[in-house]
Amino acid sequence: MIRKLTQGFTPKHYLVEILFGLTALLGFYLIIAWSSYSPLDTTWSVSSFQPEIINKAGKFGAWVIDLFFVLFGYVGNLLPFLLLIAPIYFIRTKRVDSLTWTRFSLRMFGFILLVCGLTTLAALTLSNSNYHLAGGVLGGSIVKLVYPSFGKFGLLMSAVVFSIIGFIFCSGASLIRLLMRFYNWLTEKNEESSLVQAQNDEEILQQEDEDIQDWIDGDIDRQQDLIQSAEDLQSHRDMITPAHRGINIMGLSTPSQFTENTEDDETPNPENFGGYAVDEIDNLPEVTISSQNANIDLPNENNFTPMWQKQKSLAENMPEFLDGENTGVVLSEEEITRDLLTQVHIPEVKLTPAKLQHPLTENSAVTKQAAYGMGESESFEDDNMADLAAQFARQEAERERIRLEKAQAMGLADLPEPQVSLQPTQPNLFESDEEAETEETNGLRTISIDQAIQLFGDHKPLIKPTTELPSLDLLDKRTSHVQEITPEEIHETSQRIEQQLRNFNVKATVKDVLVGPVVTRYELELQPGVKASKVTNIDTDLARALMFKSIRVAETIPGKPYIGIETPNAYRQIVSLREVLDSDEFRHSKALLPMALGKDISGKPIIIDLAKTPHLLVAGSTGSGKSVGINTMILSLLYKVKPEEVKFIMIDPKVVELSVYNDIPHLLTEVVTDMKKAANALRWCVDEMERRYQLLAKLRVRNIEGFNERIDEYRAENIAIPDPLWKPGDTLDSVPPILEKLSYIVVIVDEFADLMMVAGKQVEELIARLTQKARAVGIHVILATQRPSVDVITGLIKSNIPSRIAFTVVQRNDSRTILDQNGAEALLGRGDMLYLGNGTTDLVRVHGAFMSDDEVVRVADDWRARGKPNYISEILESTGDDDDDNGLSGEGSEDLDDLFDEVMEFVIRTGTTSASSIQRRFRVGFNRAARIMDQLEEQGIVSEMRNGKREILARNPDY
Ligand SMILES: Nc1ncnc2c1ncn2[C@@H]1O[C@H](COP(=O)(O)OP(=O)(O)OP(=O)(O)O)[C@@H](O)[C@H]1O
Repeated sequence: MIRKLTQGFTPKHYLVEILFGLTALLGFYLIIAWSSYSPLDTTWSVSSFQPEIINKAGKFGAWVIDLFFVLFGYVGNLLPFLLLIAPIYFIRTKRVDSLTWTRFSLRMFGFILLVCGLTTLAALTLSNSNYHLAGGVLGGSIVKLVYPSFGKFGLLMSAVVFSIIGFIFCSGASLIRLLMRFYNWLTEKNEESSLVQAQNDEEILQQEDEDIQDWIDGDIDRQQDLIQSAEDLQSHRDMITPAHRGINIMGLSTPSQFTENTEDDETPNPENFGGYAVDEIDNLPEVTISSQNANIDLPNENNFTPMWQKQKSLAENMPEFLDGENTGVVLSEEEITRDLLTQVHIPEVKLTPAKLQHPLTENSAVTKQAAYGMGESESFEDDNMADLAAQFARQEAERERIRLEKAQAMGLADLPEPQVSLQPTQPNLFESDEEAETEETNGLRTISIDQAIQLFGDHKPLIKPTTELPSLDLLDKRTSHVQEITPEEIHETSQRIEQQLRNFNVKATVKDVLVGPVVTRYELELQPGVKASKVTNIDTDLARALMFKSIRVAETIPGKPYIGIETPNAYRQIVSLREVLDSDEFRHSKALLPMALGKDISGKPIIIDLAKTPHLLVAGSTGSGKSVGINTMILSLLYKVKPEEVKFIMIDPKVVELSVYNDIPHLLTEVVTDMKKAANALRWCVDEMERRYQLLAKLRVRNIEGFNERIDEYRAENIAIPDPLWKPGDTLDSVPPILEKLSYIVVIVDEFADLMMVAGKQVEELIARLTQKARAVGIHVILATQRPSVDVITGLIKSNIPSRIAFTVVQRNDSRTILDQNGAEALLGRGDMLYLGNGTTDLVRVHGAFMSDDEVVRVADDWRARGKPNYISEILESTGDDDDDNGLSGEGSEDLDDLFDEVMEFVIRTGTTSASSIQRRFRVGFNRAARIMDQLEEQGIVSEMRNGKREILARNPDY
């Protein structure tokens, strides 16, 4: 017998059993680790700042369980149990004996198949959390690999099939046999339970019959009663429904019912009901109610049981509603009756909207109380309201005082209170009849707009400043908060970024972190062979996984072999214009036309030179901060460059954006709001460009800087150069005017799309000509648009404007239209921009400087106080080049300019034949003047050009 038992126990057998036993032990250990798993422990995928390990199975257990979760997602939960159960099963069923390498491999293969199938199913069907994939790295990778070829349905089917095949292989069970067993088990269970039920019913009925029989046999006198009992019993059994039992359980059966029952002699004693005992209800204690209406007459004191007495248990359960001492409220009997009838008393709580909630204390108890208008919070709120009211009253009084002072200064003493009144009974305050009349007509005090602006606006009388350029005091100081990001937070985010990238199959390590005013940049080193574009392609998934509004991936960081992942800071600093203009970078800038943009992500001021840019395209969706950006650029120039050095032509279809600059001495013409005139202004710029080129050619210099230097040199030698383009007759003077230095001209178009809409092709050509050639003669163009589409920013325009600024845009396409690369769609708005410099493909992320409208007005006022502009009216005049308004009209004169007759008369009368004199006399552009001269030549009025001169051939104006 002993021999037989030990027959099969070979060393191999022992070894396998020991191995299986150890595996089961490991499984048990891992179940402990699994049950005490904490995401706060430092494990394979988590680096926690917490030094102690929470897991009951220690660091190793936590580590292995975490590995399971990362690799297999939810399926990882099963593994510890499998490790325990499978070896035990094998040992117990003695399958160890028949285990060969082939079988073992087959089972392992089946197991792997099963895990692959299950993880794929989990990845497809369960929702992925932010920290790990539902199907783990395994499921995620399978889905990523196979999804493109099979699609969701195919993958789902395959996963199910693989799971089933895997299960059959690894368990060695036949699926059909399993299903059959399951079916049998189900049906057997049902049959068993119905059999048992039937048996029970039968026994109960038998017992009842026996009882009744006993009663019949035992006492003949009580026979009638027993029969009655049996009937009652039957009806009572029918009556005892779950609903009835429910009432009894709750102890809410009405006492009155029992009162009636006890009075009724014929009712059998409940104890006689055998197995159907009914809950006994205790006698109800008297409830004393302090009531204002204690002496209320009850309908019938004898047979009427008051409702509050009937509801004993309810009354006991809710003493606070009955006890006047507790609640401080004395309820009348009627009120109590009403309350009890409704059974549930809902205290009335009035919700008062929480005013003045401090955002930082939003969750604090005080605020919560304030939200309900209760307790301390009321006084808290009241105090705040009182403070605010007092503050408001003080401000109003101060405003009123200033207003009256201004009114007195303007001779409008005794200004009535209020200005706009519903009662038309104002005293006559106006001295002149005219003013009085105005007042009578509408009952309101009428003053001019200028007076109104002066009275209510923030305008002070313009006093000429003593400084050469505006003072920085005109700009508000804004205190910038220091970023409160702890090293732990940075460390934690770095870990999360690395982990999430690993989930997307990108291995990278954070090497450097840069905390800026608005974003933080994590600089990562990619594993060799990994393309940066791989990270760019998953930026939105990464942002979602990392729970950031958006992230931007900088594929290159100049001077570093890393990529950058820029994440928004929890608190966003505002970059004030004053601090940027106050920086050394701006103060000591050598740029000819320095323009501050803001700060880069490391907080360094970014200053660009428009003279080198040389033109700029600014685009971004509405509300992204373009107008503030344009104002920043203009104010930078106004802080650095005098009107002699730079002149502006501002085109503002939105009317309100740039009109604040009207009348500053830098303007060549008032801010253009009419788009037809804007096209004329562009045409004037082209003519001016041509004129300047002629000048440069005459002085044999290549650009405006050379020209101005030459003038300076001549000045230093006390030499004056006469205008080489001047012809006798151009001016009333007999000698040519002295050449002056040329000022730079900056053309700013705030909404370029509107201009394109009015005169698309022409404007496009004019812009193209300017941007191609105007740089050398000091004319620079800044185009802004909120419509970054290809019909506005055309290829022709783009190819000539290499410097671009993109504010946030809605979609990637827009970003590509502006910058020729992605990125602007991931910006955060409110002045967050990407700057693409001339001749580079590297984008610089800049957080735009901010200034309020008031600050802009103050700087513009400062310049208005310094001098008046010298507007050139011909800038806005039509040259007749427009297709729809080309100035050609009249029968037989299709080819002649509108001004032909006048020019002919002028030429014959004065003997002047130079185009520039016609330009000046008739305030037309150079092109138009030259064309009229050509027409005069064609008509035989002047000769062709000989040695730069024309002769007058006809002296008769009627010719
Ligand atoms: N640099 C900045 N810093 C902070 N906030 C800013 C900044 N720039 C703009 N903003 C905020 O964004 C708002 C919108 O800016 P802005 O009016 O310049 O946008 P826009 O692109 O010109 O819009 P639209 O095209 O509709 O005129 C501003 O009122 C301001 O509150």
